[in-house]
Amino acid sequence: MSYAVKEIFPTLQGEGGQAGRASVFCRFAGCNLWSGREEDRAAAVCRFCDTDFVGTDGAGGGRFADAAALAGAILAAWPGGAAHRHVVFTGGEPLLQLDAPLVAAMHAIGFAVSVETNGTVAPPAGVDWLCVSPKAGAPLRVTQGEELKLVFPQPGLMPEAVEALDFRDFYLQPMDGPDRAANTEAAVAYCLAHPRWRLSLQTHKLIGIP
Ligand SMILES: C[S@@+](CC[C@H](N)C(=O)[O-])C[C@H]1O[C@@H](n2cnc3c(N)ncnc32)[C@H](O)[C@@H]1O
Ligand SMILES: Nc1nc2[nH]cc(C(=O)O)c2c(=O)[nH]1
Ligand code: SF4
Ligand SMILES: [Mg+2]
Repeated sequence: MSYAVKEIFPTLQGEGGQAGRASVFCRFAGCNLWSGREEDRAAAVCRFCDTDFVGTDGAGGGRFADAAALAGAILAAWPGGAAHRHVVFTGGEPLLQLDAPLVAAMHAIGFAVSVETNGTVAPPAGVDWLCVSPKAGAPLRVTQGEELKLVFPQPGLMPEAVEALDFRDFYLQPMDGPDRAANTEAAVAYCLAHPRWRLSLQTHKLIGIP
């Protein structure tokens, strides 16, 4: 199948348990929980999104005819050599497009494959690191993976509701926006009182990298 990609860029993973890891980010266009248009935000299921995932006009973005074409573009963006290759598929919602042939194409050229998903769509086989970030009001269909990363606080989705799911680690990520400082303080307090949960900061924003 073909793929619609907003942008492809090298950076360090900023969030969660793999923070600091050199990565190529492949940001797919489109999401099932928000159109991405500001005029639709207030009525969307997911209303706090910090990302522009509309269209294919970003750096390195475009339409890719097949898995080999997209894998080649991701390889071209990898700044290092043959070792430690790592791609993060995100979006928008990457599981609307990521399929087993693309995962296999990445493995064939030596990339470990990580995914950032809202958990509403089942992943293809072969993903090496699955980060699920559930959203209040959206059906959670993916209940296992490497990490669960809950944006906090989310009215209608308390950590208690997801902490028994089958993940290796559980993270609270303060909701960015006008209340980021207060949300960070609340997340710190929650982690101290509930040590199953760890704090995930969006470190790329703190240091000004993509
Ligand atoms: C832009 S989303 C794309 C992947 C997928 N659609 C998802 O929601 O997981 C990437 C990550 O950013 C998180 N995120 C989005 N908006 C945020 C915000 N305002 N503050 C903190 N994290 C946010 C998401 O929860 C997710 O973990
Ligand atoms: N550096 C960096 N780390 C990230 N981790 C998850 C991101 C995302 O938007 O999915 C992201 C991002 O946009 N940049
Ligand atoms: S599900 Fe992810 S990409 Fe979609 S609107 Fe929410 S945070 Fe943004
Ligand atoms: Mg981001």
